[in-house]
Amino acid sequence: MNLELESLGDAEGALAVFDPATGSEIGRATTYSEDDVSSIITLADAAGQEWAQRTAKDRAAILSKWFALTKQHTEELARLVTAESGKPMAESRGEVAYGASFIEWFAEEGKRAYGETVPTFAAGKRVMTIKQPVGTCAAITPWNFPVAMITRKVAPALAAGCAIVVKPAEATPFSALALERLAHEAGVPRELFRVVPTTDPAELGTLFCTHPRIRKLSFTGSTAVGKTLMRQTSDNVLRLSLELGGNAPFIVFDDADLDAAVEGAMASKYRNAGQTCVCANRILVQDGVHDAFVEKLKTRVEALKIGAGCEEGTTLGPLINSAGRDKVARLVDQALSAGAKPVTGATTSDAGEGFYEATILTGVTSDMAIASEEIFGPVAPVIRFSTEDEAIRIANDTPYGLAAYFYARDVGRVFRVMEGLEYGMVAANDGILSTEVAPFGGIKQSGMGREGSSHGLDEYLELKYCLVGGI
Ligand SMILES: NC(=O)C1=CN([C@@H]2O[C@H](COP(=O)(O)OP(=O)(O)OC[C@H]3O[C@@H](n4cnc5c(N)ncnc54)[C@H](OP(=O)(O)O)[C@@H]3O)[C@@H](O)[C@H]2O)C=CC1
Ligand SMILES: O=C(O)CCCC(=O)O
Repeated sequence: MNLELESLGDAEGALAVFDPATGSEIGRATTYSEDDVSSIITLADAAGQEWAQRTAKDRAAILSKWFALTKQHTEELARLVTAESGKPMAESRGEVAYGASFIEWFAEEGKRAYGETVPTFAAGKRVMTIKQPVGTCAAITPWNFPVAMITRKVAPALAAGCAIVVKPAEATPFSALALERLAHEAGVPRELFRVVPTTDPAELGTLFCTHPRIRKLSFTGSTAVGKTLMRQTSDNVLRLSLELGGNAPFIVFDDADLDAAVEGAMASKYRNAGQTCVCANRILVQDGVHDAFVEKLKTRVEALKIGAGCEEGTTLGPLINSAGRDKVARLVDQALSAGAKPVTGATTSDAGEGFYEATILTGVTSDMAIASEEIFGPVAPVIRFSTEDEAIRIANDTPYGLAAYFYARDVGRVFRVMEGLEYGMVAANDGILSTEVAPFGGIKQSGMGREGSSHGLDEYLELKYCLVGGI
């Protein structure tokens, strides 16, 4: 199976794709017009009717083949991810494994879409529930996880018995096209799962929300676009999953294991150069350990090796593009003008156009833009606090509610803080919480719905109440 970029691309294609490390064009992808995609949705819907009739076991067998092929082609997929998203090869390989894990999980979970029998409310009547596929789905995915954000939506849709059409991010269509090719090779019917790159995301977004055959939309990306889609889906009352922006607090209490907290902060903050919605966005450190934590973090941050993702040993890649880098530079410069202090970094990097140095700022306060906007870059803004109540108040003082992290050893505190944080996901004494077995998702303006776990399958199923009377 050829997954080389040249075989996925199209020299005449309208969508130019760039290497974030150099800014140079790496290929072009074919794009699809509104009319093309409208026909693709109609064909997908027809294929979905047939797919839904198959047994869950048949569907699982095909998904398992897709999983095996994805694992088998890890290296080619990882090269594509690095080429178009810029992330270091080690992280790209990790992403392929993470992405594949959703295919494996949902291949198995699809077989367990159980209904219930309910003790009846009246003699002569029986009450049951069954779960059925929601119908034809559309998905819109971001560039920061060009493999995993596709499989996290497509695998449960297919496992549940649905067809799905995906619009990948403009920056990263090739990873998506490679996954589509592998799925078709595994036996997923061609019309059932299609990837449709475009240079006009608003046009396809509107089509997905209004096409009469689409029953569900799943979106991962910015809160602003999520809100637009939410408005647009209201006319057809679509089922909606939204995984939007975050403003994750990472709290280090006086009783924390400091080395473990530094380890967690590195993983949570600098993964994918800080470009994930669950990256620590604010580091809150209690008075008693503030200076020691910052010193230890500085040592680790200064050991990061900045460079192109394809270079051996790189641990910090470029930002997705110069707009991403400029946003980070603006937030840091504003914070410095408002009184924050640079501990390390705080400047663009001479590694190339899209690079920003790994940065730590101290003296950050909640009123600074860097503490309220999603940074999406390798910058750790440190906010100092005194009491547990103050930490929880600062942490919750945001319209977002995706992920939160804290380090503490007092067991009472662990429970108090875990329960007090208004977030969809909270990790105590760990800096990474992403896994296919747990429900990933947010509350407040971070979105709705869950991905991964059995809850992720339910997003693609309707629960039907069945009453049988006259018994
Ligand atoms: N929750 C998350 O995982 C993510 C959060 N973000 C946040 O959003 C910020 C901006 O990143 P950005 O890539 O611009 O995020 P967007 O929300 O713009 O992009 C996510 C996806 O939505 C598509 N899209 C853009 N506009 C529309 C529209 N009007 N209707 C339908 N789909 C649309 C994009 O297409 P196209 O690529 O063609 O523009 C892409 O496929 C980041 O700095 C970060 O703060 C970004 C990415 C992921
Ligand atoms: O929304 C994102 O930023 C991608 C998900 C990251 C993850 O699954 O850990």
